[in-house]
Amino acid sequence: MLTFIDYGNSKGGAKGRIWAIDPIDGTKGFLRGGQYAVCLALMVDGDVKVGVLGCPNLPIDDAAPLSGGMESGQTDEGKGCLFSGVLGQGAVSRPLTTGALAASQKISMKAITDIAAATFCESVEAGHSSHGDQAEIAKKLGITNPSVRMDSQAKYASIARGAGDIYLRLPVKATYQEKIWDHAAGDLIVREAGGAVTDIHGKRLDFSIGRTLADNKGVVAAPTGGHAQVLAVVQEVLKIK
Ligand SMILES: Nc1ncnc2c1ncn2[C@@H]1O[C@H](COP(=O)(O)O)[C@@H](OP(=O)(O)O)[C@H]1O
Ligand SMILES: [Mg+2]
Repeated sequence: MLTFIDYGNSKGGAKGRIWAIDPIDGTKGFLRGGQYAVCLALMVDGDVKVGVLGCPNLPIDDAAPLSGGMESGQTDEGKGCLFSGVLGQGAVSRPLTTGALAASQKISMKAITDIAAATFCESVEAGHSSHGDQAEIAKKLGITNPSVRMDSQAKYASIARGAGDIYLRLPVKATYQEKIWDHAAGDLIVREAGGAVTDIHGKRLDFSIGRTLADNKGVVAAPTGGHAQVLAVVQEVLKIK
């Protein structure tokens, strides 16, 4: 398996079929027994067509509320969830049960009726996403729910199934370029579940450039109906408009 993974030396780009894999995304979450994700995405000519996220430590139940400590939620049925999205065909979740493979069910983001009641997801690592900027954005939006911190693309999966509402990843270092394997599957699954995903400038994430999202900074993911409002406050706080 490790040898196979080492064959992964594609430079990415805008031509051909490219698989982006992150065998353990959220390495620190994996090590601390928190959230992590096994991520796979198929890109064709730079566009993500299929995305899969295995999240072994998320609750089986799509309706389970987001909270810290979810990773200890082993039930008799099992634990964890497999999420997938196919471009133009929606997104589904499938419980990782202890028994036979369970059926998949359609997932969708919660429509935002009152942004002040929304819940944010953000990285545990302050070095990956600016917690301070995010707190200021939440305050300006009138959000009082504490943000839920979790490692990995489990954040994309959680908002896609309506367990949380908004995922912000705000740049800490101007020079850091996000990696395609950290975002390709989650970006598609959220969009197929009724969300909008852009960077802090309002640009769609561009997976066609190479191994990194060289033309993007940060991530703003929210239900389509609330994305513009969130983005406007992100830009106000980051003083980029
Ligand atoms: N300075 C930085 N800013 C943003 N992301 C970073 C970063 N340094 C590392 N990362 C990426 O953040 C990913 C984890 O994201 P999160 O904080 O959402 O859990 C890491 O994936 P790996 O854990 O696969 O290495 C790594 O690729
Ligand atoms: Mg990763």
